[in-house]
Amino acid sequence: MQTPQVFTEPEREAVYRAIRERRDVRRGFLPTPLPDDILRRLLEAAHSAPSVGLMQPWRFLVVREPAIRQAVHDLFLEANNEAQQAFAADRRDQYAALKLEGLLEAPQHLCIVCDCDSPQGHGLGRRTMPETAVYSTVCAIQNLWLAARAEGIGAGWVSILDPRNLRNVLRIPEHLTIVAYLCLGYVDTFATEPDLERQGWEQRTPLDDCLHFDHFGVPEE
Ligand SMILES: Cc1cc2c(cc1C)N(C[C@H](O)[C@H](O)[C@H](O)COP(=O)(O)O)c1[nH]c(=O)[nH]c(=O)c1N2
Repeated sequence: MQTPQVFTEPEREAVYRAIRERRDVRRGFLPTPLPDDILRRLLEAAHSAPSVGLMQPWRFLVVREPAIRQAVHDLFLEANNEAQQAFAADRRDQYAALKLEGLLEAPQHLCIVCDCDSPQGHGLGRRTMPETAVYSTVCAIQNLWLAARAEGIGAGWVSILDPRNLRNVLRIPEHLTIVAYLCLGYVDTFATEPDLERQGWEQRTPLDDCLHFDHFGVPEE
């Protein structure tokens, strides 16, 4: 089966719009749960991601139970407090003022894990770079993040969690690697710039500062 080579102009613009206007969302979640068919659409988008050797190593855990969301929020408070203490005095207060999760507001969470030892794909592409299983899982997360933006659903990645504690709360088997914990929920609006930029924590780097051609200019070894 093949599909037409070219996107129409509006289709192309819609793709770039989703990429441009995707945001990490930590606030403004509406309490409306995601309908099952919409959640399914997001998960199908994730499940369409590229993966090393067609391994599809991602596994999704949908968390809706308020008691579990609360327990994860408690883990966040603990990890965030430790993170705050680790900053030097001049950054500590600024860090404390940041909003870095919407765990209690978002009506559902999604934990994405990677089955790094899955035999699917027969190891193709992983012999020299076994970490590509996790990279594939991150591709799935990004697909979901973009699809969510197109659906008017905010997604916020929360990594300020101790993975050992998260494993206990969610009863994640040891052979699965925790990759991401996301808050998901409808929002009315999306900010035009990253929260961390608006709050003066960090600035986006111009593309040209990240762009190199042919080599990095360091002598060959
Ligand atoms: C792997 C990873 C982990 C995290 C994040 C992202 C990614 C990719 N981000 C979101 C991050 O702060 C955000 O993407 C950048 O600030 C850029 O903003 P936009 O995503 O463009 O809105 C994030 N945000 C947050 O508030 N708490 C967190 O724990 C994390 N953790």
